[in-house]
Amino acid sequence: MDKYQKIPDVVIKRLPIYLRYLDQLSAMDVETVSSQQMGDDLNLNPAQIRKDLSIFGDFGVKGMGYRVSDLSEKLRSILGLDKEIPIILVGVGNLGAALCQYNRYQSPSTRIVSVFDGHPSKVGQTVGSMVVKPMEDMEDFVQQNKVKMGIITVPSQAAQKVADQMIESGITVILNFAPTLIHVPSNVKVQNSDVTTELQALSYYL
Ligand SMILES: NC(=O)c1ccc[n+]([C@@H]2O[C@H](COP(=O)([O-])OP(=O)(O)OC[C@H]3O[C@@H](n4cnc5c(N)ncnc54)[C@H](O)[C@@H]3O)[C@@H](O)[C@H]2O)c1
Repeated sequence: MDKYQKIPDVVIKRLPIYLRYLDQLSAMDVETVSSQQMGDDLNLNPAQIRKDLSIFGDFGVKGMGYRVSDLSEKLRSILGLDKEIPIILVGVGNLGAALCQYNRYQSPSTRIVSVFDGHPSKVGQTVGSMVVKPMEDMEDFVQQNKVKMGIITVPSQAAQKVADQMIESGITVILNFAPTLIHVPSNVKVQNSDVTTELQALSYYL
């Protein structure tokens, strides 16, 4: 995986989009697809798609395009989705609970396996198929289950503390839904998901 580590984030972010599209094609029994067709359907530049995919090897067949099954298998392997990735979530409020319930329909490779909350009234409740655990149990759970990915769905003012606790436990990749910047060491990757800033950016097009 080392050789992929210098790939720009923007390229990495497009790979799951390609993968979801290929899964849709596969469900329709489509066997091959050209970069032109991919570009039309995904509203992306075909040359950009070819360039993105060529970073990982040459899987296009001249005059035929890409084999859907080969390309999706390759993308799954590049993204590490060919194995199960256990995820923990901290903050089982409105958003946290919704994500847990949605997660049941997600691919088995990225699955929330345990949820934690700091409020006694939440501990012991069931969300999806999981029982909410107290924060004190997080570190042992993360270490015993070799969990590396965590989701933060606590209020902004608690996000940094929760991130620190996650990192201390062994988490190295964080998806942060709290609308605040969290500071992490250089070996930890954070992705922020902020609906408000997305809406603000979209308002430009009105
Ligand atoms: N609700 C939304 O639609 C939405 C959308 C986008 C982003 N967000 C953001 O997601 C976060 C959660 O939103 P929400 O509406 O679910 O909030 P919420 O108040 O319903 O839930 C927050 C949960 O975090 C827990 N918590 C608080 N401090 C904690 C700590 N130190 N350790 C562990 N658990 C702690 C609380 O007990 C609670 O269960 C917020 O930062 C919010 O801004 C929410």
